[in-house]
Amino acid sequence: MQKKVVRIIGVPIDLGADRRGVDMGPSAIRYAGLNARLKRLGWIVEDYGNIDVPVPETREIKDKKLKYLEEIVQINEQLHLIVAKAKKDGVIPLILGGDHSLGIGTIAGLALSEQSFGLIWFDTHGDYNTLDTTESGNIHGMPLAISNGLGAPELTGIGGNNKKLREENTVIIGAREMDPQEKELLRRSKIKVFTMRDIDQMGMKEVVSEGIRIASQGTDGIHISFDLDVIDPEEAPGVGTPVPGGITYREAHLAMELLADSGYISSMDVVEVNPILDNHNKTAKLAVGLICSAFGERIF
Ligand SMILES: NC(=[NH2+])NCCC[C@H](N)C(=O)O
Ligand SMILES: [Mn+2]
Ligand SMILES: [Mn+2]
Repeated sequence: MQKKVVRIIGVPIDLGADRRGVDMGPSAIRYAGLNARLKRLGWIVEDYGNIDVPVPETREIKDKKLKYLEEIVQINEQLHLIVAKAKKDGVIPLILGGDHSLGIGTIAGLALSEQSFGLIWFDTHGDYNTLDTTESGNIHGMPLAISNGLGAPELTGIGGNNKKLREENTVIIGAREMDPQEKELLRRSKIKVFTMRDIDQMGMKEVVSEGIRIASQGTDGIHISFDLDVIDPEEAPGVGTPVPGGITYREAHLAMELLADSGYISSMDVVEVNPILDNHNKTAKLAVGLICSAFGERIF
Protein backbone atom coordinates (compact mmCIF):
# COMPACT_ATOMS: atom_id res chain seq x y z
CA MET A 1 0.00 0.00 0.00
CA GLN A 2 1.26 3.44 -0.96
CA LYS A 3 1.97 5.83 1.92
CA LYS A 4 -0.83 8.34 1.85
CA VAL A 5 -3.76 9.64 3.84
CA VAL A 6 -5.94 7.62 6.20
CA ARG A 7 -9.15 9.17 7.50
CA ILE A 8 -10.37 7.78 10.82
CA ILE A 9 -14.13 7.80 11.37
CA GLY A 10 -15.50 6.71 14.77
CA VAL A 11 -18.98 5.22 15.03
CA PRO A 12 -19.80 4.72 18.74
CA ILE A 13 -22.86 2.57 18.18
CA ASP A 14 -24.15 -0.36 20.20
CA LEU A 15 -27.78 -0.15 19.10
CA GLY A 16 -27.28 -3.09 16.73
CA ALA A 17 -26.32 -5.53 19.49
CA ASP A 18 -27.94 -6.78 22.72
CA ARG A 19 -24.92 -6.36 24.91
CA ARG A 20 -23.90 -2.82 25.84
CA GLY A 21 -20.35 -1.52 25.57
CA VAL A 22 -19.13 -1.60 22.00
CA ASP A 23 -20.14 2.06 21.80
CA MET A 24 -16.88 2.70 23.68
CA GLY A 25 -14.82 0.90 21.05
CA PRO A 26 -13.62 4.02 19.16
CA SER A 27 -12.31 5.61 22.39
CA ALA A 28 -10.58 2.41 23.48
CA ILE A 29 -8.90 1.98 20.09
CA ARG A 30 -7.74 5.60 19.99
CA TYR A 31 -6.56 5.33 23.61
CA ALA A 32 -4.48 2.30 22.62
CA GLY A 33 -2.40 4.64 20.47
CA LEU A 34 -3.75 4.20 16.96
CA ASN A 35 -3.09 7.66 15.53
CA ALA A 36 0.51 8.01 16.72
CA ARG A 37 1.42 4.55 15.53
CA LEU A 38 -0.04 5.12 12.05
CA LYS A 39 1.87 8.40 11.85
CA ARG A 40 5.06 6.57 12.76
CA LEU A 41 4.41 4.30 9.79
CA GLY A 42 4.46 7.36 7.57
CA TRP A 43 0.73 7.84 7.16
CA ILE A 44 -0.92 11.20 7.18
CA VAL A 45 -3.73 10.74 9.71
CA GLU A 46 -6.93 12.75 9.49
CA ASP A 47 -9.12 12.02 12.47
CA TYR A 48 -12.68 12.94 11.64
CA GLY A 49 -13.83 12.26 15.22
CA ASN A 50 -17.04 10.38 15.93
CA ILE A 51 -20.45 10.40 14.30
CA ASP A 52 -23.30 11.44 16.60
CA VAL A 53 -25.04 8.34 17.88
CA PRO A 54 -28.04 8.38 20.21
CA VAL A 55 -27.80 6.62 23.57
CA PRO A 56 -30.09 3.55 23.82
CA GLU A 57 -31.58 4.72 27.13
CA THR A 58 -33.06 7.72 25.34
CA ARG A 59 -34.79 5.56 22.73
CA GLU A 60 -37.20 2.68 22.69
CA ILE A 61 -37.33 -0.54 20.73
CA LYS A 62 -40.28 -0.30 18.37
CA ASP A 63 -39.85 -3.50 16.37
CA LYS A 64 -38.38 -6.56 18.11
CA LYS A 65 -37.30 -8.02 14.76
CA LEU A 66 -35.38 -4.86 13.84
CA LYS A 67 -34.25 -3.28 17.07
CA TYR A 68 -33.55 0.47 16.88
CA LEU A 69 -34.21 0.47 13.15
CA GLU A 70 -34.84 4.22 12.84
CA GLU A 71 -31.70 5.15 14.74
CA ILE A 72 -29.55 2.68 12.81
CA VAL A 73 -30.89 3.95 9.50
CA GLN A 74 -30.12 7.52 10.48
CA ILE A 75 -26.55 6.69 11.62
CA ASN A 76 -25.78 4.71 8.48
CA GLU A 77 -27.24 7.47 6.31
CA GLN A 78 -24.67 9.81 7.89
CA LEU A 79 -21.84 7.29 7.69
CA HIS A 80 -22.35 6.41 4.04
CA LEU A 81 -21.99 10.05 3.03
CA ILE A 82 -18.82 10.46 5.09
CA VAL A 83 -17.30 7.31 3.56
CA ALA A 84 -18.31 8.39 0.05
CA LYS A 85 -16.67 11.77 0.67
CA ALA A 86 -13.47 10.08 1.85
CA LYS A 87 -13.33 8.04 -1.35
CA LYS A 88 -13.95 11.17 -3.38
CA ASP A 89 -11.10 12.92 -1.53
CA GLY A 90 -8.82 10.01 -2.40
CA VAL A 91 -8.11 9.04 1.21
CA ILE A 92 -8.43 5.63 2.85
CA PRO A 93 -11.45 5.42 5.15
CA LEU A 94 -10.78 3.58 8.43
CA ILE A 95 -14.00 3.15 10.40
CA LEU A 96 -13.86 2.33 14.11
CA GLY A 97 -16.85 0.67 15.76
CA GLY A 98 -19.08 0.19 17.33
CA ASP A 99 -21.17 -2.80 16.43
CA HIS A 100 -21.12 -4.37 12.99
CA SER A 101 -24.36 -2.69 11.86
CA LEU A 102 -22.06 0.16 10.73
CA GLY A 103 -20.96 -2.14 7.91
CA ILE A 104 -24.18 -1.15 6.16
CA GLY A 105 -23.17 2.51 5.94
CA THR A 106 -19.53 1.83 5.14
CA ILE A 107 -20.37 -0.43 2.22
CA ALA A 108 -23.16 1.83 0.96
CA GLY A 109 -20.64 4.69 0.95
CA LEU A 110 -18.01 2.65 -0.90
CA ALA A 111 -20.63 1.64 -3.45
CA LEU A 112 -21.12 5.30 -4.39
CA SER A 113 -17.51 5.53 -5.50
CA GLU A 114 -16.42 4.99 -9.08
CA GLN A 115 -13.83 2.54 -7.79
CA SER A 116 -15.14 -0.99 -7.45
CA PHE A 117 -14.21 -3.15 -4.49
CA GLY A 118 -14.08 -6.74 -3.30
CA LEU A 119 -14.87 -7.50 0.31
CA ILE A 120 -13.20 -9.66 2.95
CA TRP A 121 -15.34 -10.07 6.04
CA PHE A 122 -13.42 -11.47 9.04
CA ASP A 123 -16.03 -12.78 11.45
CA THR A 124 -17.15 -15.64 13.63
CA HIS A 125 -20.61 -14.93 12.30
CA GLY A 126 -22.14 -14.73 8.84
CA ASP A 127 -23.95 -11.46 9.60
CA TYR A 128 -26.26 -12.63 6.83
CA ASN A 129 -29.58 -12.58 8.64
CA THR A 130 -32.65 -10.87 7.24
CA LEU A 131 -35.88 -9.70 8.75
CA ASP A 132 -37.25 -13.22 8.17
CA THR A 133 -34.34 -15.26 9.48
CA THR A 134 -33.13 -13.25 12.49
CA GLU A 135 -33.57 -14.93 15.85
CA SER A 136 -32.33 -11.95 17.86
CA GLY A 137 -33.67 -8.93 15.97
CA ASN A 138 -30.19 -7.42 16.33
CA ILE A 139 -29.20 -5.53 13.23
CA HIS A 140 -25.47 -6.27 13.69
CA GLY A 141 -26.36 -9.81 12.57
CA MET A 142 -27.59 -8.48 9.20
CA PRO A 143 -25.11 -6.09 7.51
CA LEU A 144 -23.70 -8.49 4.92
CA ALA A 145 -27.20 -9.52 3.78
CA ILE A 146 -28.33 -5.89 3.72
CA SER A 147 -25.33 -4.93 1.58
CA ASN A 148 -26.32 -7.72 -0.79
CA GLY A 149 -29.82 -6.28 -1.11
CA LEU A 150 -31.57 -8.67 1.29
CA GLY A 151 -33.61 -7.48 4.24
CA ALA A 152 -35.49 -4.47 5.51
CA PRO A 153 -35.96 -1.92 2.70
CA GLU A 154 -35.20 0.97 5.07
CA LEU A 155 -31.68 -0.48 5.36
CA THR A 156 -31.10 -1.88 1.86
CA GLY A 157 -32.20 1.49 0.48
CA ILE A 158 -29.41 3.49 2.13
CA GLY A 159 -27.39 5.05 -0.70
CA GLY A 160 -29.79 3.75 -3.36
CA ASN A 161 -31.77 0.59 -3.95
CA ASN A 162 -28.97 -1.35 -5.66
CA LYS A 163 -26.93 -4.26 -4.32
CA LYS A 164 -23.86 -2.66 -2.77
CA LEU A 165 -21.44 -5.56 -3.07
CA ARG A 166 -20.32 -7.99 -5.74
CA GLU A 167 -21.18 -11.44 -4.47
CA GLU A 168 -18.52 -13.14 -6.53
CA ASN A 169 -15.87 -10.87 -4.99
CA THR A 170 -17.04 -11.33 -1.40
CA VAL A 171 -15.35 -13.61 1.13
CA ILE A 172 -16.01 -14.48 4.77
CA ILE A 173 -13.02 -15.70 6.81
CA GLY A 174 -13.18 -17.35 10.24
CA ALA A 175 -16.83 -18.41 10.41
CA ARG A 176 -17.76 -20.73 13.25
CA GLU A 177 -21.26 -19.79 14.36
CA MET A 178 -24.22 -19.23 12.08
CA ASP A 179 -27.97 -19.42 12.52
CA PRO A 180 -29.57 -22.29 10.53
CA GLN A 181 -31.54 -20.17 8.05
CA GLU A 182 -28.69 -17.70 7.69
CA LYS A 183 -26.51 -20.61 6.65
CA GLU A 184 -29.04 -21.64 4.01
CA LEU A 185 -29.21 -18.11 2.61
CA LEU A 186 -25.42 -17.89 2.44
CA ARG A 187 -25.22 -21.25 0.68
CA ARG A 188 -27.51 -19.92 -1.99
CA SER A 189 -25.28 -16.89 -2.55
CA LYS A 190 -21.98 -16.72 -4.43
CA ILE A 191 -20.19 -15.49 -1.31
CA LYS A 192 -17.17 -17.66 -0.50
CA VAL A 193 -17.11 -18.80 3.12
CA PHE A 194 -13.89 -19.98 4.77
CA THR A 195 -14.79 -21.55 8.11
CA MET A 196 -12.48 -22.24 11.03
CA ARG A 197 -12.20 -25.77 9.68
CA ASP A 198 -10.83 -24.42 6.40
CA ILE A 199 -8.26 -22.40 8.33
CA ASP A 200 -7.29 -25.50 10.35
CA GLN A 201 -6.93 -27.58 7.20
CA MET A 202 -5.43 -25.12 4.73
CA GLY A 203 -3.64 -22.74 7.06
CA MET A 204 -4.27 -19.00 7.23
CA LYS A 205 -1.76 -18.25 4.49
CA GLU A 206 -3.64 -20.31 1.89
CA VAL A 207 -7.04 -19.07 3.04
CA VAL A 208 -6.08 -15.42 2.84
CA SER A 209 -4.23 -15.83 -0.46
CA GLU A 210 -7.33 -17.45 -1.94
CA GLY A 211 -9.50 -14.74 -0.36
CA ILE A 212 -7.34 -12.02 -1.90
CA ARG A 213 -7.53 -13.70 -5.28
CA ILE A 214 -11.33 -13.86 -5.14
CA ALA A 215 -11.83 -10.33 -3.76
CA SER A 216 -9.36 -8.67 -6.12
CA GLN A 217 -10.47 -10.30 -9.36
CA GLY A 218 -11.72 -7.50 -11.58
CA THR A 219 -12.01 -4.98 -8.72
CA ASP A 220 -10.08 -1.79 -7.93
CA GLY A 221 -9.40 -2.68 -4.31
CA ILE A 222 -10.41 -4.68 -1.24
CA HIS A 223 -12.47 -3.50 1.71
CA ILE A 224 -11.66 -5.32 4.96
CA SER A 225 -14.42 -5.56 7.51
CA PHE A 226 -12.79 -6.91 10.66
CA ASP A 227 -14.99 -8.11 13.51
CA LEU A 228 -12.69 -8.69 16.50
CA ASP A 229 -14.84 -11.64 17.59
CA VAL A 230 -13.15 -13.70 14.84
CA ILE A 231 -10.16 -13.92 17.18
CA ASP A 232 -10.18 -16.45 20.00
CA PRO A 233 -11.65 -14.92 23.20
CA GLU A 234 -8.50 -15.98 25.06
CA GLU A 235 -6.68 -13.31 23.10
CA ALA A 236 -9.57 -10.94 22.42
CA PRO A 237 -11.87 -11.10 25.45
CA GLY A 238 -13.29 -7.63 24.88
CA VAL A 239 -15.80 -8.28 22.12
CA GLY A 240 -19.57 -8.02 21.87
CA THR A 241 -20.21 -11.68 21.06
CA PRO A 242 -17.35 -13.95 22.26
CA VAL A 243 -17.32 -17.49 20.82
CA PRO A 244 -14.59 -20.07 21.63
CA GLY A 245 -12.38 -21.59 18.94
CA GLY A 246 -11.29 -18.51 17.04
CA ILE A 247 -8.21 -17.58 15.06
CA THR A 248 -5.01 -16.87 16.94
CA TYR A 249 -3.22 -13.58 17.48
CA ARG A 250 -0.53 -14.68 15.02
CA GLU A 251 -2.98 -15.85 12.35
CA ALA A 252 -4.79 -12.52 12.54
CA HIS A 253 -1.54 -10.60 12.07
CA LEU A 254 -0.44 -12.84 9.22
CA ALA A 255 -3.76 -12.21 7.49
CA MET A 256 -3.31 -8.43 7.76
CA GLU A 257 0.33 -8.62 6.63
CA LEU A 258 -0.58 -10.66 3.56
CA LEU A 259 -3.35 -8.21 2.73
CA ALA A 260 -0.96 -5.28 3.12
CA ASP A 261 1.56 -7.04 0.85
CA SER A 262 -1.12 -7.53 -1.79
CA GLY A 263 -1.44 -3.75 -2.14
CA TYR A 264 -5.21 -4.05 -2.59
CA ILE A 265 -6.51 -2.65 0.71
CA SER A 266 -8.64 0.39 -0.09
CA SER A 267 -10.69 0.75 3.11
CA MET A 268 -11.21 -0.97 6.45
CA ASP A 269 -13.59 -1.17 9.35
CA VAL A 270 -12.73 -2.56 12.77
CA VAL A 271 -15.74 -3.44 14.86
CA GLU A 272 -17.20 -5.02 18.00
CA VAL A 273 -14.46 -4.03 20.48
CA ASN A 274 -16.15 -4.04 23.90
CA PRO A 275 -14.05 -2.29 26.59
CA ILE A 276 -16.44 -3.36 29.39
CA LEU A 277 -15.55 -7.00 28.81
CA ASP A 278 -11.91 -6.32 28.02
CA ASN A 279 -8.89 -6.93 30.17
CA HIS A 280 -6.91 -3.67 30.51
CA ASN A 281 -7.67 -2.68 26.92
CA LYS A 282 -5.99 -5.82 25.58
CA THR A 283 -8.47 -6.26 22.71
CA ALA A 284 -8.26 -2.61 21.66
CA LYS A 285 -4.45 -2.86 21.66
CA LEU A 286 -4.70 -5.95 19.49
CA ALA A 287 -7.04 -4.06 17.18
CA VAL A 288 -4.45 -1.28 16.83
CA GLY A 289 -1.74 -3.83 16.11
CA LEU A 290 -3.84 -5.45 13.40
CA ILE A 291 -4.72 -2.12 11.80
CA CYS A 292 -1.01 -1.26 11.76
CA SER A 293 -0.12 -4.59 10.17
CA ALA A 294 -2.75 -3.92 7.52
CA PHE A 295 -1.26 -0.46 6.99
CA GLY A 296 2.26 -1.72 6.48
CA GLU A 297 3.87 -2.25 9.89
CA ARG A 298 6.45 -5.03 9.88
CA ILE A 299 8.29 -6.83 12.67
CA PHE A 300 11.60 -6.46 10.83
N1 LIG B 1 -21.61 -8.65 14.30
C1 LIG B 1 -21.85 -9.64 15.14
N2 LIG B 1 -21.12 -9.86 16.18
N3 LIG B 1 -22.91 -10.37 14.88
C2 LIG B 1 -23.41 -11.42 15.71
C3 LIG B 1 -24.69 -11.96 15.20
C4 LIG B 1 -25.20 -13.08 16.04
C5 LIG B 1 -26.47 -13.74 15.53
N4 LIG B 1 -26.24 -14.44 14.30
C6 LIG B 1 -27.59 -12.72 15.35
O1 LIG B 1 -28.04 -12.52 14.25
O2 LIG B 1 -28.02 -12.13 16.30
MN1 LIG C 1 -19.88 -9.21 12.68
MN1 LIG D 1 -19.19 -11.47 14.83
